[in-house]
Amino acid sequence: MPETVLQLKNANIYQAENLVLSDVNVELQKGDFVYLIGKTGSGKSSFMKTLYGDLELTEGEGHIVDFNLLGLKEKDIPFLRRKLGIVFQDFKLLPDRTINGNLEFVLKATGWKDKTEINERLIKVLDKVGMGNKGFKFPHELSGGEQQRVAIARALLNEPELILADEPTGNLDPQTSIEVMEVLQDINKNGNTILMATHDYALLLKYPSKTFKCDENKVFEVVQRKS
Ligand SMILES: Nc1ncnc2c1ncn2[C@@H]1O[C@H](COP(=O)(O)OP(=O)(O)OP(=O)(O)O)[C@@H](O)[C@H]1O
Repeated sequence: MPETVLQLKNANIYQAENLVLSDVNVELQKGDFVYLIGKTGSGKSSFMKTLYGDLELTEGEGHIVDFNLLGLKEKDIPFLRRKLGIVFQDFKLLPDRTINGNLEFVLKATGWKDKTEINERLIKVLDKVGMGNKGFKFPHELSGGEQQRVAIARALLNEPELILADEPTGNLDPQTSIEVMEVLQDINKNGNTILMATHDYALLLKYPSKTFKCDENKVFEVVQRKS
């Protein structure tokens, strides 16, 4: 039985009073790798922000993991985010502590207490992204691609039901983008569900997958033609 992790039905997405996307109908199943594409300003980030509770959904229906986005309360947002792994274009690592320190910070903030368990989890997620030997480094000592790998490791810490990646390769050169994409592909093959917003069409061609496009205030599925 497919398990739905995200469902938007007739959803309208606003930025202030402006309708950015109207009548959005999107569904993701567990294990999917789905792209969200579209030109600058077409609404990709607004779509993603709605999913992690940064923009309020006020019209239509929206369910993500086991949360109802319609009428989501401020106090429930941290609990929703614990079930999501969020990866941003600019990595958002804390500059004043090491990679291990960054990951430990998230675990402690989400209730982990046992030192041994924390250390085991850090090693496990860093290994998954090929950064097992870099935990002692500070973010500024890593390349952009390495920092993004760490950000992906951080997203994996609490075994998220869905990973939301908003332009994860946006700050990376083409070769590094491919390396980061390989990491995302690997974790998807290991069962993680991923929704990735991107405007990098080269990646779409190299790693074809189900794709939704934002255009003229609408979101629709596009079918990639094999050339
Ligand atoms: N805080 C805001 N207040 C009002 N309007 C906003 C705000 N943020 C974005 N918008 C508008 O909403 C529309 C969609 O923006 P959004 O950032 O979602 O697009 P995007 O597809 O993610 O673009 P990009 O690829 O440049 O990040 C744009 O017209 C933008 O000007």
